[in-house]
This record gives sequence, C-alpha cells and structure tokens, in this order.
Amino acid sequence: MSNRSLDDLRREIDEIDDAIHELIMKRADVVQHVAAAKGIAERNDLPIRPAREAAMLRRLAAHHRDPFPFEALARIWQEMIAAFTQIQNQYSIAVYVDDDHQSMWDLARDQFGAQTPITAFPSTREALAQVFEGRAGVAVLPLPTVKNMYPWWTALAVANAPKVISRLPFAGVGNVRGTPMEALAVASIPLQPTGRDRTLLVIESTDQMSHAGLEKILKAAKLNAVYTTSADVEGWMNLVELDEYLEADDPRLEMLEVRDSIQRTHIIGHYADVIRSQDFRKMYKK
Ligand SMILES: O=C(O)C(=O)C[C@]1(C(=O)O)C=C[C@@H](O)C=C1
Repeated sequence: MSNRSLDDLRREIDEIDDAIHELIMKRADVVQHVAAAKGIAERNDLPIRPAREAAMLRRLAAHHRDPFPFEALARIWQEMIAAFTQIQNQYSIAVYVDDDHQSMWDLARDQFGAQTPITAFPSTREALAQVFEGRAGVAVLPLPTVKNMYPWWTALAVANAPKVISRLPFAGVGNVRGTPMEALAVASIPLQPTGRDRTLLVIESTDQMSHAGLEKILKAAKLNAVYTTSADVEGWMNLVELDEYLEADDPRLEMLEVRDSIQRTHIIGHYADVIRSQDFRKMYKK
C-alpha cells in the first residue's frame, strides 16, 4: 500500500480525470469527422454501427485488468458511444414494456444511453410500427420465444423492412426492473460481420414444419440452427437462428429454396454474438 497522503492521492485522481475529460472531448472531434465520412447528415442516417461497437468492446475486454469490473467499463463505453451517436444525428427509441416486460426499458436505456429519448409502447406491434414509419430510429423488443403473444419478427420478412441489428444486453446483465430478460434491437442501418455473429433467417413453408424436420433441411444445406420457433401468420413462418453471418447471396439459401416445402427465405437481421460474464472473465483473466 502507498504511504502517500490522501491529498496527494486525490491530486493524482484529479489529473487522471482531467486527462480522461480531455480525451473524451478529443474523441468527440474525431467522431464528428467519422460522421462526415459516413455521410450521416446528407442522408439523415442512423449513425449506430453495432459491429464496430462489438469489436471495440471485445478488444477492451481482452486488455482489461482487475479490480475494475469489466461490466462497469462496458456500461461507461455504451453510455459514451450512445452520446457519440447522438452528436452525429439525433434519434429516439421505441421500447415494448408491459407488466411482464419491465426490464425492456432498462435494457434500452443501458444500451442507447440516459440522454436518448425512449418511449414505451404496450405492444410489440406498436413499438415496431414506430421504426417502420420513421418515428423512432430503433425498436427494442423481446427475444422471440414460443410464448410471445404476437410473433413480431414475422413483420420483418418483407422487402426493405428494418432488420434486427443487435442483442441486448451486449456485455453483462445489470440491475433491471422485474425479471431479467434479453431483447433484440431493430433498425434500418448497414450491417457488417464481426467474426462472431448470428443470423436470423425466416423460412416460409407451405405446411407446418417440425423443429427436427427444419434442422434436417438446414443441415443438408450445411447450416447450423441454434434456435428455431414457428408462427402461423397467413402461412407458416419459421424463425431460425444460425451461428454465423449468412450473406443474402449465399448459395446455401438456394439449396433451401429449391425444396417443395419451402416457399421463400428472408434474412431478417444479424447481430454480433454477445459477451457473457463468463466470457469476459475468461478473456481478461491472466
Ligand atoms: O465508428 C463509427 O462509425 C462511429 O460512428 C463512431 C462510434 C464511436 O463512438 O466509436 C459511434 C457510433 C457507432 O455505433 C460506432 C462507433
């Protein structure tokens, strides 16, 4: 332990804080150039780039040291990046919240920042409509499960629809109201692979397909499903999560579409695989 006086130690903390503050202001100047390079203002685009954010947080996790918790560092970065997106172009969030999904609000706020306007909607349909109609930049919706009242993901299986862009929480579960849950964010932005990604694929079929049947067809096309769920919405829609970043022109999709039982396939989004607590502990434990 150091034998320096409290005043001396606090002077050093002030110097560190000044350096951090100065660097954040310097970072803001650079981000404004990034916004110009991306043409955000000309096209009135949403500045969020989840692949870049995932790469940044994974890089920090790999360099992290105790005792400062990585989960707290990730929260600071997410708050900071949220502010850096807002200085590029302003946008708001539409989040689905009801009595059983209180934590959705907390997930949205942790990811998109305390200064970003968030509005709660009592149905996934209404929250999603905000993004379809351009009234919100991002919708935050519960992870699809068989229990969802309305399979909101089926609405994304149309041309030019917004896409799933990320899964929340990205880096560690924090305190939330109600039951901790996971969510997906939906928006219209360019997506990119990060090296560790998931793809959400909707397969429209003529008849109801069993999970085993779907998996067999996917396996024959050399695709690995990690999750599947189905919905009967004017025909059968099957949601499949793949453990890779599948491009729209991947020939394996044609292998699915030639089957008589399959009518169409739609990639409804991609997201960078989240960093779970056990992962980042492994990542930085020497
Ligand atoms: O790299 C970009 O495209 C940026 O806009 C910069 C930045 C950042 O602050 O680092 C901000 C928003 C994006 O979601 C990702 C990164």
